[in-house]
Amino acid sequence: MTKIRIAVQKSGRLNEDSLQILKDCGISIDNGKDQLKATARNFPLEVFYLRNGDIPQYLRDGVVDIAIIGENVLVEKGNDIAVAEKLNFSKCRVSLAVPKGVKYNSVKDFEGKKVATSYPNTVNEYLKSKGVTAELHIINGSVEIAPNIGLAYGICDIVSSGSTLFKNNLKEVEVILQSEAVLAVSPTISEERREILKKIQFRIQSVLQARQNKYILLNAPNDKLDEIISILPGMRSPTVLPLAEEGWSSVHSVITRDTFWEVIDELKQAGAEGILVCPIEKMVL
Ligand SMILES: Nc1ncnc2c1ncn2[C@@H]1O[C@H](COP(=O)(O)OP(=O)(O)OP(=O)(O)O)[C@@H](O)[C@H]1O
Ligand SMILES: O=P(O)(O)OC[C@H]1O[C@H](OP(=O)(O)OP(=O)(O)O)[C@H](O)[C@@H]1O
Ligand SMILES: [Mg+2]
Repeated sequence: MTKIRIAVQKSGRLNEDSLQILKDCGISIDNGKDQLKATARNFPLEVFYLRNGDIPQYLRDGVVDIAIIGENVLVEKGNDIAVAEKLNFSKCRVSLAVPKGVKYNSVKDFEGKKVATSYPNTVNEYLKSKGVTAELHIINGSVEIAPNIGLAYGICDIVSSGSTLFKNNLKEVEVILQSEAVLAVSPTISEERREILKKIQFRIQSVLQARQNKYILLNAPNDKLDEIISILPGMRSPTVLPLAEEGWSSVHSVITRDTFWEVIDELKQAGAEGILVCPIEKMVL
């Protein structure tokens, strides 16, 4: 039977969430330690554990059909590779930063200066688009230390919470791009494997929808129902069922994870009681 081949980061920031999303899609993978390749037990899929930075080339060469990879790595090394889904984890940005003490006016300040980075193509493209020429000092890690040891004027690296910049006495001055984990597709994927990809995409979409929403149940006096329903949009509209007690109803709906505390406050104000909020496992729209 034909299997789709997926690349997942071997170890690092993407590994755990990548395997979790496959698991939430109902795909079981036997995960032996130090195993570089694994086969799913219940889905036509093989997993290859690779370095994030090597994945664009494997996709291009058709060694793997799909991959879970940081979008920033595709910008750097895989502009020719298509993204099938954004996965809503490992969110970060790629930014330029300079020492806190530097008086910074604009990106023109980088003209003729040295920039330390692991993302040379990204920096070059960005500076070129701004008409700035800088010298790049390419290093693979601990980029934030470069200005402090006199290696560079500024840096370009990944920023998330900003704490690495802070600890190294740097300030973020330009955001070049926003990134998150994505499902990327090889330009050479076969039609047969594209059909398997469609199934994975359908499952991923159901999992991501479910993660962003909560199921809410509450009791409401019937004379408050209109107001309560207006607070709860639901997938189509809320479900309303009579309670055994006369004059009361049970209302069921779906609310987004980001807003549910505000929605609960409004519901309580409007007279809702016995509010339950439950996770949703899968959500098919
Ligand atoms: N601090 C962070 N917060 C959120 N996401 C991040 C952060 N740092 C990196 N990422 C994202 O996770 C991806 C993997 O980062 P990680 O540091 O684990 O590996 P790497 O060194 O880029 O790759 P490799 O697997 O080739 O060693 C990055 O490409 C980026 O998309
Ligand atoms: O803004 P923050 O939340 O501090 O995150 C940013 C830091 O995270 C990443 O490093 P990582 O920890 O992945 O180390 P690495 O250089 O070994 O990949 C990145 O290269 C930054 O240094
Ligand atoms: Mg890193």
